[in-house]
Amino acid sequence: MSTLLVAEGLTKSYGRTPALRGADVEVHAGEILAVTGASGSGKSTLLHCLAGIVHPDAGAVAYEGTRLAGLDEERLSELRRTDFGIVFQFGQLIPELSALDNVALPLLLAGRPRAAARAEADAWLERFGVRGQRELRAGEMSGGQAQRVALARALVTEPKIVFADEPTGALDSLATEQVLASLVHTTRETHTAVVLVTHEAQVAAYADREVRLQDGVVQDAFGAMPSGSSSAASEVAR
Ligand SMILES: Nc1ncnc2c1ncn2[C@@H]1O[C@H](COP(=O)(O)OP(=O)(O)OP(=O)(O)O)[C@@H](O)[C@H]1O
Repeated sequence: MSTLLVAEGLTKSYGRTPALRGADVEVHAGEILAVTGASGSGKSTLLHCLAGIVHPDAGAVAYEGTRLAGLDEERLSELRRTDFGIVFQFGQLIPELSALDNVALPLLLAGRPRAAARAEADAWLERFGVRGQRELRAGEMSGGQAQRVALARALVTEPKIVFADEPTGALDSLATEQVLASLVHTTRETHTAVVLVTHEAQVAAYADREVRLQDGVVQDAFGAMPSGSSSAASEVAR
């Protein structure tokens, strides 16, 4: 299993509040990694650092061997458009657009002709079991349907890694199961890695591996650790 993303020694404070205090984590290609921990333990900050949205005060994040800190903003946004997908607790669909147009949008922005973008978006809605809702806007769907549309939108560009921050945090347990089942099924098919921030054991149970944060530091890692990972970590340290 190859290493996709390596973060080492991440520290980040907001004013005097420390959010991360030397967090290390690796993400391997195709795996589902849960990041768990109590409220305020630094989960969202870690996710944002991994996705290059927040710059750590110290430490480094490397994606496929390239340090994010060494990239200019243009290259970083390109990476976020092509290789990364991002989903938040509230999917943040564009309320004026239908489900179909929300999912087609990243493809249109990437220059795909409209008909092709809509056809691909349609297939992704089907994968997530929400093709029947294709003409609906966010306000006309259930929370679980809207999150499945948001996941389809995050995956339509076929990123290598999806960052999901409490993607089921606002859903009841049945909708949570449906959203996670479709996320797991789809990302297994496409071999997409998922970093899943959650404070719920029900959600973490879907992951291949779990890292637990406490006060901004990774406490434990559960699940299989592939061999050869330490060499990748030491590369970032250089
Ligand atoms: N933009 C910000 N400005 C100031 N403080 C912040 C900011 N973002 C996070 N913090 C603080 O940093 C610490 C870690 O926050 P973070 O959101 O990363 O934790 P979390 O584990 O994701 O929490 P939760 O589960 O409640 O979302 C907390 O003390 C939080 O109050």
